[in-house]
Formats: sequence, C-alpha cells, structure tokens
Amino acid sequence: MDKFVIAGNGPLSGVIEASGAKNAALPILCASLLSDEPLHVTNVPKLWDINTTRKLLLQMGCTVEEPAAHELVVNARSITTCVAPYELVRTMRASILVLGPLVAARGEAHVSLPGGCAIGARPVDLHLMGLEAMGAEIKLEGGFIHAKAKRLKGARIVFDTVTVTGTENLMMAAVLAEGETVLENAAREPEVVDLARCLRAMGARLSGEGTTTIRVQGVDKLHAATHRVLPDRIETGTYLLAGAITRGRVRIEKTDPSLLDAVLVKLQQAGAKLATGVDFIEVDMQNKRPLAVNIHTMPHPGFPTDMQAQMMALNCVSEGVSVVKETIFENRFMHALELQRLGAEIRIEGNTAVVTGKERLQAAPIMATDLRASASLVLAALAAEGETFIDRIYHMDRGYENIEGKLAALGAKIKRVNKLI
Ligand SMILES: CC(=O)N[C@H]1[C@@H](OP(=O)(O)OP(=O)(O)OC[C@H]2O[C@@H](n3ccc(=O)[nH]c3=O)[C@H](O)[C@@H]2O)O[C@H](CO)[C@@H](O)[C@@H]1O
Ligand SMILES: C=C(OP(=O)(O)O)C(=O)O
Repeated sequence: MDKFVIAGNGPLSGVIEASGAKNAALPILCASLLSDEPLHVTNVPKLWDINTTRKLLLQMGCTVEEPAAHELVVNARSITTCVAPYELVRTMRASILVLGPLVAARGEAHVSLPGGCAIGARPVDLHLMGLEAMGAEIKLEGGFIHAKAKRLKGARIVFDTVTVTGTENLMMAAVLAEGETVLENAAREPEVVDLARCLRAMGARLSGEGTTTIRVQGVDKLHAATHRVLPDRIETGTYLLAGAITRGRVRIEKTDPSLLDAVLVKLQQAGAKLATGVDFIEVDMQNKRPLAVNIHTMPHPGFPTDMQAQMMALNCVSEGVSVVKETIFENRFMHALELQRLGAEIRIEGNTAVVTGKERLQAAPIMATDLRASASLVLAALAAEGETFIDRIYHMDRGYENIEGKLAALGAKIKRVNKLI
C-alpha cells in the first residue's frame, strides 16, 4: 500500500494550478445517462473517483472516450444495463448519483446501497423519498435499491436536511419528468450550480440553482452538449492552508475566489495576507505563526465540512485555543487521533473539538482514514519537525490530482513509497 514520506522543511512558496472539482465532475458524468447523445466534459480531474465513475458507466454499456487530457466524452445511447454493482459502489459513495438519471431516462435502476464510511452513517432516505414523490416505485432488496417508473411526474419536494447529492439526484431526475418539480431547502453548493449549468446546456429547463428553491420544468429529451467543470474549491483551500501552515506564500491559479468566501475569511482571521483576482488566490503568511480560529461547519455558503479537517490541522500549530464544531457529519473527527500522534493538543467533546495550538508538531507514523482526514495529515506533516510516514494514502488519491507533484512544486519534501517500512 502506498505511503507518503513528508519532511517538514519550512515555508512553502510558489504557484500551482487548481484542478477541476471532483464533486462537480462526478454528478456531471452521471448526467450523461440522461441523453442518447454525447456529453463532452472538460477540466475533468485525474482521480480515482473519476476512474470509478468511468468504470461504472462502461459496465452499463456507455462509451467513454478521452479526446484529450482532462476531457471525457460519454455517450449513453448504447446502454445495456441499469445496474450499479456493489463492487464499484462500495468504493465510491457518489455512485448513488446514477439513480436519478437511470430512473428518469431508462425507467429503472438497480443501485447497490452505498455503505457508511468513516465520516458518518450517510443515509440516502431523502433521495428515495424524492423519487417516490415523483412516482417511482422503490424496493430495497438484497442490499440494492430497485427503482422503477414509466415516466416520473413533477412534484414539490421539501428536504428536511440540506443534502448535496440528494439535490443533484432529484434535479437530474426532474429534468425528464412530466411537469414541474420544485425542490425546497435545496443545497446551494457551487457544484450543484455547475451541474444545473451542464443540464441547461443539454436542453434542460430549470432555474433557481444556488438558492434554496430550484424549479425544474421537465422536457421530453436532452441533447449533446459540452461543459467545463468548475475549479475544485476544496483542493484550492487545501493548498492555501499548506501555504499558511508552513508560514509561506502560495498562489493558486485557474481557481475562483468567489467559491471560497467562508474559507478566505478564516484565513484572514488567522493572520494571512490575501490577494485575489478573477482566477487566482494568493496567501502570504509572511513567516508568521497563524492565529487560532473557530470553525463551525455549515451547508454552503457556510464553512464547508470538507475543509474542517484541514483547518483543524492549521489550528494545531496556531497561537491560541480554537473551537471546531462539525455539524454536518456525526463522525468526522477521525483525523484528530492521528494529529494527536504528531503532538497536537485536541480535546473532543461530542461534535466539538477544542484545539490548543502548539508552536511545533513532531513527526510520527500516522494513518489516513478518509479523504479530507488524509489532507489534514499531509498539512500537519508539512509543519512537523522530522519525517512523517502517512499510511493508506489511497484515500487521498480519490480526491487530489497529483498531490505530491503539486506540493513538490511549492518546495515540499514529499515522496510516495510502496514498501513495508
Ligand atoms: C460527492 C459529493 O458531492 N460529496 C459531498 C456531498 O456528500 P453527500 O451529498 O453525501 O452529503 P449530504 O449533503 O447528502 O449530507 C449532509 C447531511 O445530510 C444527511 N443526509 C443526506 C442524505 C439523506 O438522504 N439523508 C440524510 O440524512 C447526511 O447523513 C449528512 O448528515 O456533500 C457533503 C456535505 O457538503 C460533502 O462532505 C461531500 O464531499
Ligand atoms: C466526503 C467526500 O467525498 P464523498 O462524498 O465522495 O465521500 C469529500 O469529497 O470530502
């Protein structure tokens, strides 16, 4: 199993480019199932989750071409099966995103129930409730969701919890339904907005994305389209924190500062000097120790849960005491135990972590438990004294393209090794 060996070596500095957003590319690739014509997606990040989605689409009978690096053309005309098997779904929760498109466009779907992962139970009851409200017949059997519908019917659906993939699944289902669907208390995440833009390019009629009410007027069919995936705000935020935690100066290009308002506010509170332009963000810590900042995760536009672990790592070396409250997932503090191995002082009480900043962390062998937990460990290792070994970094490859290349370009000493150490 691959490991990272990271030697903390002072301030990082330099310029790197953001990749396309994983959490936008995944639903957009699944949206290809809504049409018999090709969907050409550009700025697709090179990630494990993208490979898994590709395998999922291929085994359903879609064709997937790669006309250039970071581009995929998917055509679902030749689809032969509406099954998303356990072997693929268990490696990627986002596979649930084929459910809405398959029922809407093909009248049936058989999707393995996505399991819980290390960050919480993550049920899909709201996805199913919405599809049922649109007239789908749903059965759970043998670990699978079986959904059937002749043609879905528009409905008014009120989410009692804000759900990102739930909103995406039902938005995709609604574009081919008969009549109007209204999604209330919808997720406002930029990735939902990006999916809506892609659907519109394919001929869908919808409005309100980016607000809590999304209205969709169903159409009979969608057509070919080209869509560029928006930049990854979580990847961008992670590298900005790599600059901050090492007291360095890092510039991220091909990104969009308007996607990261809540994170940039926290970086400023931590004492970072920020410069932004239409497509870049630069963080400059001016060699100073960061200040501790309180975090309270919230659905967009609040502070993203997918940046909580990385921010906790920053707090571990900041001046002062901070309170980190996780309100989205009930078990998203696995990184705290590993950060403690590096000498961090963290006290967990329910969904709250109280972090007392230390001037320095010390290297130790540690283990990645999920995607963003891994990112926080990499950040902490960059700021620790000595050589840190991080095991199970396959989690990281799910969501960060060429992480060691990008960090090395900023001056980090990071190596991927594949042997027992
Ligand atoms: C592929 C993708 O885009 N993943 C993101 C997506 O995950 P995902 O879409 O799975 O997360 P949700 O927004 O659905 O989850 C939010 C909360 O709602 C709960 N819930 C969700 C659905 C449901 O049917 N019932 C229910 O109770 C979840 O358990 C969780 O407590 O949004 C999360 C929250 O921003 C991010 O951390 C993930 O990176
Ligand atoms: C939790 C994440 O992804 P997923 O929903 O695919 O598990 C993430 O991107 O941080």
